[in-house]
Amino acid sequence: MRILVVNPNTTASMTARIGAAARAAAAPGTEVEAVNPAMGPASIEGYYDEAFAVPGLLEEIGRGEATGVDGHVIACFDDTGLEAARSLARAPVVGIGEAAFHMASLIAGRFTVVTTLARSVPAIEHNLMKYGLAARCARVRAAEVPVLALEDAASDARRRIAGVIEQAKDEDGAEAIVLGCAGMADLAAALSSAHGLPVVDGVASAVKLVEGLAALGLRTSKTLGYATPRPKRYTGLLDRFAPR
Ligand SMILES: O=C(O)C[C@H]1NC(=O)NC1=O
Repeated sequence: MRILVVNPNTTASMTARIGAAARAAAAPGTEVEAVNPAMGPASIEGYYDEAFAVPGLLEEIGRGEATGVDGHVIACFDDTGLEAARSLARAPVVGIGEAAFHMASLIAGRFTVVTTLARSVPAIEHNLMKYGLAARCARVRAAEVPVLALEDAASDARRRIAGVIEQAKDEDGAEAIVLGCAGMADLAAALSSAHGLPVVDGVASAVKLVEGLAALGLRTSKTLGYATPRPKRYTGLLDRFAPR
């Protein structure tokens, strides 16, 4: 089985860490290819970055489809471009946010999401409502850690995340923690051990869900919302993205 993991931002070191986390979760027979677009934002922190990450993301999804991958993971916690990617793909496409929310819901009554910056919180709250899982989320908290600080071993990111986890336990009644950034993927096991509750990483969750979907032969439905885009002209810089 081959799974494409796309980091929609353009920071290669983050893509490498995401790929390592994905491979650590993958089953022995699963090959993981981790990529990021050549164009777009270095990190995604809010709606504006998210918008400009989508074209590059979709280009990578299209390449994966052309090589016949068995499934795709969108490795950005906002689930950047998820619906558009599903419209382009026939293989299943799973976002790490949606995956983590579902996995946390299977092991805990209520969970708290710990993400990077406060500006990223509303998009995550919107996704929880869109997915019908808002009732299971006690709160979405920000550790006030820029995404790329997670790439800097000298930053206080880990300490900040740990402090917010303790707040979530004390104040939210959180029975599990969901890590709200792909760049936190390699922290899940250590944080779970240090804080004494399940800590869910979306990268690993999405890999296992794609493996399951592919094993069951479940592919993206093309009947309505995710129907293949109708051929039409796109003008200017976006010409190459026009549905043919
Ligand atoms: O929204 C966030 O802060 C997290 C999100 N941004 C990013 O570049 N990769 C992510 O997982």
